[in-house]
Amino acid sequence: MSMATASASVTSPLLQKISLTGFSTRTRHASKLKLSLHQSCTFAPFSLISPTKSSRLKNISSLESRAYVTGPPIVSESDPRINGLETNTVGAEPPKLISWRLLLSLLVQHKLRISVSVLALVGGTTCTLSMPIFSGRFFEVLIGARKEPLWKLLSKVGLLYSLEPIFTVIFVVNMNTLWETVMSTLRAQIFRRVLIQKAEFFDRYKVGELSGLLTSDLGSLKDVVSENISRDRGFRALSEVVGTICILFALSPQLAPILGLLMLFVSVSVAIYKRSTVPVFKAHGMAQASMSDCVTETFSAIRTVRSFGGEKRQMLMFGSQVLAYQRSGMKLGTFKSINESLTRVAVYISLLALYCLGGSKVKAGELSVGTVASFIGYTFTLTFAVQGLVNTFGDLRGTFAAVERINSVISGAEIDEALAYGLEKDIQKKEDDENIKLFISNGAFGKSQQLDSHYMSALKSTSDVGRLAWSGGVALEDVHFSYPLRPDVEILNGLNLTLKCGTVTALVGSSGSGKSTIVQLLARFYEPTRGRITVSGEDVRTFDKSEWARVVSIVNQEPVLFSVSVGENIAYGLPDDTVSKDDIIKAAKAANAHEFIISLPQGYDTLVGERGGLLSGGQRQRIAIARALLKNAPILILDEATSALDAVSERLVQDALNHLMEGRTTLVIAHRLSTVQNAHQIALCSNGQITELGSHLELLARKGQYASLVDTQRLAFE
Ligand SMILES: Nc1ncnc2c1ncn2[C@@H]1O[C@H](COP(=O)(O)OP(=O)(O)OP(=O)(O)O)[C@@H](O)[C@H]1O
Repeated sequence: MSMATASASVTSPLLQKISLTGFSTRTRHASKLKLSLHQSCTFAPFSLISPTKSSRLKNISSLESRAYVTGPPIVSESDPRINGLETNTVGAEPPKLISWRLLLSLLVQHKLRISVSVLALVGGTTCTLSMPIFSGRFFEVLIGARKEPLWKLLSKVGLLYSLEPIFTVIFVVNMNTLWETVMSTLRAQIFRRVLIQKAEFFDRYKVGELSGLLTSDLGSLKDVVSENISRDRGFRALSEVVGTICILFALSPQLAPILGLLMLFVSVSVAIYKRSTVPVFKAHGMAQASMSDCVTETFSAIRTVRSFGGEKRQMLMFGSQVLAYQRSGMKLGTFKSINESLTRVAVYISLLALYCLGGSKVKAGELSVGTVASFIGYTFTLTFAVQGLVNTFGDLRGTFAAVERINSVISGAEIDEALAYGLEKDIQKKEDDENIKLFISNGAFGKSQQLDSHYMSALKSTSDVGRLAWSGGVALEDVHFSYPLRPDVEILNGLNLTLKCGTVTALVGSSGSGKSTIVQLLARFYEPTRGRITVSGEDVRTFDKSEWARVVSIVNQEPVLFSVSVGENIAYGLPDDTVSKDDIIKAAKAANAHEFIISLPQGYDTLVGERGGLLSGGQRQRIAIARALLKNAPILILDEATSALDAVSERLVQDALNHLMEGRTTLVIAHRLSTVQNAHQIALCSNGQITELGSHLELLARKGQYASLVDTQRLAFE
């Protein structure tokens, strides 16, 4: 499709949507993009636009829409999602990912477990709180103040003692199972949500921060239940505090207000003091962490330490960490003993008050000995339960902070919709897979995570992209691009380049000229801020990113392998399919990798270590090429693929690459110009544009920038 035809057509709602969501937060481009919208509108006479479309355009322009792509309408009807999105999200805070509503809706999916847990909690607490009453009766029977046979009383006590642990097990098991299930769903959904973020999200946050969200922050939410289902914590503590106070009032309305209040006051004060010492415990944990960091750093960099004779320095550093740990440990010991004593002080004060008040009432004949004995039991129950409750509330503060962290990182971040929809579609195909079920959005996560079938239907059919990529070239048309984190620096500025179908294009240029950026755009890690990329003339944004990923293979200078076996790494070329061992071997042979793989201790089953660290650079490279061969994608990008290798490895890898390039539309980036001379065309990237294009000889004859680059390298070589 020519640009002229494209410009004259009505802006596609889908592409409007893509640009709308893709750039909704970047007001810096507003004026530029508004102009583009204006252009697309002027090209499309309003008489041609249906009322729905014209109102949509109005809405979009009121939103400072960034519609910049013109082309034939891909969807002929209006897209309710686009309209809905406009009216619902303008100026509104993004909905929180983890909210009370979400937790509640996840919990209500387990009504039966909740009911059983509540009944078991009530049963267990009733048993616990009945025990002091029976202790009182026991004393009364012993001193003859009660006419109940001892065996009868003891059998009731025996029954209580048997039931309480049973109720506890039922409560703990049910609550634990229920919360683990909720947490797994939550964890999986958050993982998925992070996975579908735009590339700039991963530029913005460190890997450690993101893994912290899924491990320690979610762990803190998990602990709300798992750490609070034991006796003396959370739910049990709350029910015991409430129950004890009620019983105290029922047993002795005169004593209860004074004693109850006193016990509460003392226990709460002690508990609050103990909470205030939490930082001392944390500091000790941190001192331990720094000590272990020092050990890790020293031993992981042992060769560097040796080569600089840095042993003494490391010892000094470790010594200071050890002493800091020792000091914090001693401080912690003091606080621990104070805390322990204070708990006893709380019990002693309550008991003393009980003996004074209760004793005088017993003497005056206003209270039975049994009741005072029961009160002793309740003193212990209340003291420990109140402390547990205060601890639970203290922990909740940390949990709220953790949830807030997750929400602040994820809720406002823009998901990559073209990726999200493709993924959702793939997931739905595998609904029956147990591992995938966790990731399937259910009602609890709201519409935002559900497949929008209307949007999906607006994308091209899945078979198209492969056919187009095998039969036509890839073109970058007037591409402008700035990285989202550096919006003011335009890296590409009106770049045009066509990769002809089945041929090799080499991209050269000085460092920082934008070569890798072009790769990132071709891979669709980022989208152009203006202009478009096409395959066989079709805008690539009309394909979801899972489909696009299937037609593009990238082999980098530092290919990343996963810490699984060699065979599994090669099979990753087709992650969705079951790959036969024969196919893996065939790919490895074609990539010159088979020989070294079979010489490894476990052949294809040998683990490659973290990021492939147990293999050499050249071996990693050949496995990556085998992976790409297996993938069999029509578009191939080689980003400095051989520049880190020695001569022998380079030859082996280059042979493998030649094999891989056959018949594919290939873009090669290489610093060493000697490696790209045979390319069908060489493009020189400079100042964000292609300034020279032609074969090696043509460019040499032109005596331009390419020719001087070649001269510089020749001189350097000589
Ligand atoms: N993720 C990013 N965010 C912001 N700026 C970036 C990012 N990646 C690259 N850049 C900037 O974009 C410019 C072009 O970088 P690019 O990596 O595309 O150059 P290059 O031609 O591949 O360089 P080299 O040959 O040294 O690899 C550089 O100025 C770089 O600092």
